[in-house]
Amino acid sequence: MDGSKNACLALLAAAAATGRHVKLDNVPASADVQLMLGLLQQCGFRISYPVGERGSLILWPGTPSPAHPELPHAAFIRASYYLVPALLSRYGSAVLPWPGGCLIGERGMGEHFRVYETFGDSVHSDDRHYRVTASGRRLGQVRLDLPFRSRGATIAAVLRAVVADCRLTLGNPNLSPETTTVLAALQEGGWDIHASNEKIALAPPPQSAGHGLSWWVPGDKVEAGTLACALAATGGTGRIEGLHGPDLRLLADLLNQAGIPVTVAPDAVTVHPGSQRGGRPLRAIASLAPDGLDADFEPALMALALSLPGTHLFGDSINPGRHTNLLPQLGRLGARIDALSPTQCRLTGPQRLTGATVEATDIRTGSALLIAALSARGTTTLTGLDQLRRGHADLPGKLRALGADLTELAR
Ligand SMILES: CC(=O)N[C@H]1[C@@H](OP(=O)(O)OP(=O)(O)OC[C@H]2O[C@@H](n3ccc(=O)[nH]c3=O)[C@H](O)[C@@H]2O)O[C@H](CO)[C@@H](O)[C@@H]1O
Ligand SMILES: C=C(OP(=O)(O)O)C(=O)O
Repeated sequence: MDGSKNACLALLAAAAATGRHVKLDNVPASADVQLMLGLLQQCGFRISYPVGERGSLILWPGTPSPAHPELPHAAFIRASYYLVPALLSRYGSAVLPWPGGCLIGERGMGEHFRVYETFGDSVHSDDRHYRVTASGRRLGQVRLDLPFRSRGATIAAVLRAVVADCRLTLGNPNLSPETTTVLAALQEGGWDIHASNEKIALAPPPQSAGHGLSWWVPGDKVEAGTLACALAATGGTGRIEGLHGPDLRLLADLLNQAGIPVTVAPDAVTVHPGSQRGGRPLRAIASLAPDGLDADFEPALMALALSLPGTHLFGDSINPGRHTNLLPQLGRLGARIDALSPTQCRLTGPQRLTGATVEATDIRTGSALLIAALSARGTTTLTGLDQLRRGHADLPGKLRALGADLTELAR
C-alpha cells in the first residue's frame, strides 16, 4: 500500500508551516503530491531525495523567493489551500487561485476564511484569486468553533496557529485520520495537543527554534478500501498491508454486515472467502460526523453493491456533484440506479454489467469504475486516467497484483 495522498498533502503543508527540516517517508508518487512539491519549491522550499530510500524526501525552508510567486498550478488541486499559513509566514500574505481538485460540486472556502479572520487576517477575493493578509499582531490565544467539521478548515486553523506560534482552542473539529496524522506529527515536534470530538487544544513548543523531524505518511485508507471492495465484488480473497488498520474499521464493518468476511489487523485488512448471501443491504451515507463514513469510500461501495443481493442506499451531500459524475458512468456499464435526489440513490443487486467505454471524471469515480469493470462481462475501457493518477501512485498495478486482467494502453 502506498501512502495516502490526502494525508501527505496536509503533512507537506504542515512541514512547511513548522519551518523545520522534515524527513517524510512513504510519500506516494501521485500527481497531486508532485504538484504540491513543485509549489513548495516555487516558494523557495528545498527538497532532497535520500538515495536508495523510495518514497522518502527531506523538506527544509531554504531561502524564500524574494517576492510571493505566482502559483497558477495551485488551481489544479484542492489541497493548495493548506499552503496559506506557510505563505503568510514567508511573505505576510498568501495569494492563491481558487483551489481545484475533483469537480464534485460546489466546494466552498468560507470556513477557511473565517479561520483566518479569527486570527486577525484580512481576506479578499475576486473571481480568480483569494488573498489572505496577516495582521502582524502578536497573538496569545485564538478560540473558535467550526460550524461543521470541515477537514480542510480544521487543518488550516491548526497550521495557522503553528505559524502564529500561539495557542488555539478549536471547537467542533474534524478528526479524520488525515487530521490526526497532522496533530501527531506536530506533537512529535513539541506542540502540546489535546484532541477530542469537542475540541482541539494546541499550545506551541516551549522554544520556537526546534529540531528536525521525521514523519511517516500513513497508508492510503481509500486505496485500501478500493482494493477491498474490488476483492469483494469479484469474490476474491486477499490481504492488503501497509495501512493503519483502524482507518478501515467502518468500511470493514459495512462489508461484514453485507456478508463479506473482512478482518482488520493493526496494519492490514484481509478479505476472506465467503458467500455474499445472507448479508444485510449496504447503507453508505457519507458524513463529517465523528465516526461517520468518509465520503471517499462511497463510490467504491456503490460499485461493490452492484454485485450484492439486496436494495442498497447511498448518499454524499458533502460532495454534491459526486453522484452527478458517477451515476451516468456506471449507467454506461448497464447499471440501473435510482437517483432519489441529487445526492442520494438506491440500487438493487446483483446486476449484470457489460463492458463499455467509461470516463474517470474524478478520482473516486475512476476507482469505482475499475471495480465495476472487474465484475462486468466483456472489456471495459477507462479514460481519464489522469484523474486516477492524481490520487494514486499506481492503482491499476495494485489491482493487477490481486489478479485483475488490466492493461494500461498509453501514458
Ligand atoms: C485534499 C482532501 O483531503 N480532500 C478531501 C476533503 O475535501 P474538502 O476540502 O472538500 O473537505 P472539507 O471537509 O474541508 O469540506 C467538506 C465540504 O464542506 C464545504 N466547505 C468546506 C470548507 C469551507 O471553508 N467551506 C465549505 O463550504 C465544501 O462544500 C466541501 O466540499 O474532504 C472531502 C470530504 O471528506 C474528501 O472527499 C476529499 O477527498
Ligand atoms: C476529492 C478528492 O480529492 P481533492 O479534495 O483533492 O479533490 C479525493 O481525494 O477523492
